[in-house]
Amino acid sequence: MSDLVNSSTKNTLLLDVGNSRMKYAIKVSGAPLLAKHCKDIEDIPELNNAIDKVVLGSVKNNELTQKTILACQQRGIEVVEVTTQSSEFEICCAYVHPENLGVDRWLAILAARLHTQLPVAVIDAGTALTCDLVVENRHLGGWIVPGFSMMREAVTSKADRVFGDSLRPTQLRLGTSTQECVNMGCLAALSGIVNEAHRLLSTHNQHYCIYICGGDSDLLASQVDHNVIIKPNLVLEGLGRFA
Ligand SMILES: Nc1ncnc2c1ncn2[C@@H]1O[C@H](COP(=O)(O)OP(=O)(O)OP(=O)(O)O)[C@@H](O)[C@H]1O
Ligand SMILES: CC(C)(CO)[C@@H](O)C(=O)NCCC(=O)O
Ligand SMILES: [K+]
Repeated sequence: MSDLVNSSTKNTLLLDVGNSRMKYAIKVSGAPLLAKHCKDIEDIPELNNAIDKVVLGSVKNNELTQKTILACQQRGIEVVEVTTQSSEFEICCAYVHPENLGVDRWLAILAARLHTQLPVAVIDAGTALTCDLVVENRHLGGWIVPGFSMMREAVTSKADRVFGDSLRPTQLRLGTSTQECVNMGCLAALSGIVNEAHRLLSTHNQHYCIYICGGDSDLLASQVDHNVIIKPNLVLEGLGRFA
């Protein structure tokens, strides 16, 4: 636990329940978030003493979400579950059915607006990779594609002679073996999303930002330039707006 966390007064835990793992941080006003990962709510030791409120967003099914909420309530902790709305903090969601937009995407959008008022693409490179565009407080829409691991798994499991490894490329180049062609190909596909975001945003304004978050954001680090910034904790920061 961070030294800044005071265990005599109670604290708020921000909890992002993702498809492959949970991310959490204790909200300390004025301090940057110190994010940790875990598999299950029971793996969060802080839950047993320093926390009196949990603000969570979940993209998992109802059963796992309810189990997580119940584990908090059984400890006497107040739970606030954030869900996607048609508009929040004056930002409008592009979906006709906003409840279908993953709350992780919505939270990352809400957090991005704390950092910039420029047109922005919010890319979350997780189990799936998503890209959402926000211009002048309007969410314009986005893209969903398989994330790096899912994409590699798809091509190696569905094509008989295509095999892979577990390496993570650091720089995009051409592959000269099957495994390398798979790794570089998946990276090229995801880089294509970043490039398309550049292209679309530049039609709105000469100045814009692209923010990248999620467990695979390091893979896209070679795409980083003056417009592209890795912001690892956007989803948790979005939850912080509800704490
Ligand atoms: N220790 C780790 N455990 C799980 N995934 C990891 C780990 N380190 C890096 N990753 C990468 O992070 C990706 C998952 O990212 P993240 O934790 O942001 O996803 P998630 O929140 O579970 O999924 P999503 O954001 O799609 O809901 C995996 O595809 C994997 O490639
Ligand atoms: C796309 C993911 C899996 C990304 O984590 C998540 O945001 C989700 O489950 N979304 C629901 C579908 C949608 O956003 O339209
Ligand atoms: K997810």
